[in-house]
Amino acid sequence: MTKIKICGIFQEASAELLNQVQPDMAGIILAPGHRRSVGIMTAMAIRAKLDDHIPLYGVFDDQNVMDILTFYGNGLIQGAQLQDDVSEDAVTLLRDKGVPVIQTRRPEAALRDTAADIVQIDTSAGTGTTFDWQAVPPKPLRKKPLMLAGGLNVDNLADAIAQVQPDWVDISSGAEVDGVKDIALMAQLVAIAHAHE
Ligand SMILES: O=C(O)c1ccccc1N[C@@H]1O[C@H](COP(=O)(O)O)[C@@H](O)[C@H]1O
Repeated sequence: MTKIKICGIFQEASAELLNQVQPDMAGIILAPGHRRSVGIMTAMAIRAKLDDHIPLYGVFDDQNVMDILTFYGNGLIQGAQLQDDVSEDAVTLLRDKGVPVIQTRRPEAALRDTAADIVQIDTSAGTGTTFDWQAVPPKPLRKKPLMLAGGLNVDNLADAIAQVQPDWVDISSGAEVDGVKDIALMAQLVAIAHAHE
């Protein structure tokens, strides 16, 4: 089974849809200024609606470690997704405080050492764009679980999993119709991911 994260949840109603389709992880954009960014009140409402066993990860643009620790400590998020340029010190500090971390990397930097728990390979940042999956290092070379992201959708997800053999896939745009999370697409995406060995 390939695990699946559905990211960019920005409406309370979408949390109820996630409970119906049961992804392995959900994500909210706590970095400001993006189309799917959420404020604290919406984030709290999403966490309250989402099934307890589905971890909610916050996506951050910079290393506001104190904010991340506060959000983690009060149960708003169960992990942090950090961008490529975040310092290794920040990642290490968060890990030392017990915060699970996903570190986003471009494909060419996939093998760089990191204290993160999961390395996410993405060039899209929520824009729905794919990259050349052949640039992802083959499984035997990887030191950390790999999360594939960027332009994944119901038409290419099975091929992507077969080619890259990721531990996780992460999808935002491909789970939306007219910019809003869609139950039928999310159900298909979860079924495709979970069907793979
Ligand atoms: O989703 C966003 O709006 C976003 C904003 C800023 C940083 C990351 C963001 N999303 C991440 O990008 C991947 C891939 O997105 P897509 O499927 O290509 O739309 C998404 O899963 C998030 O982890």
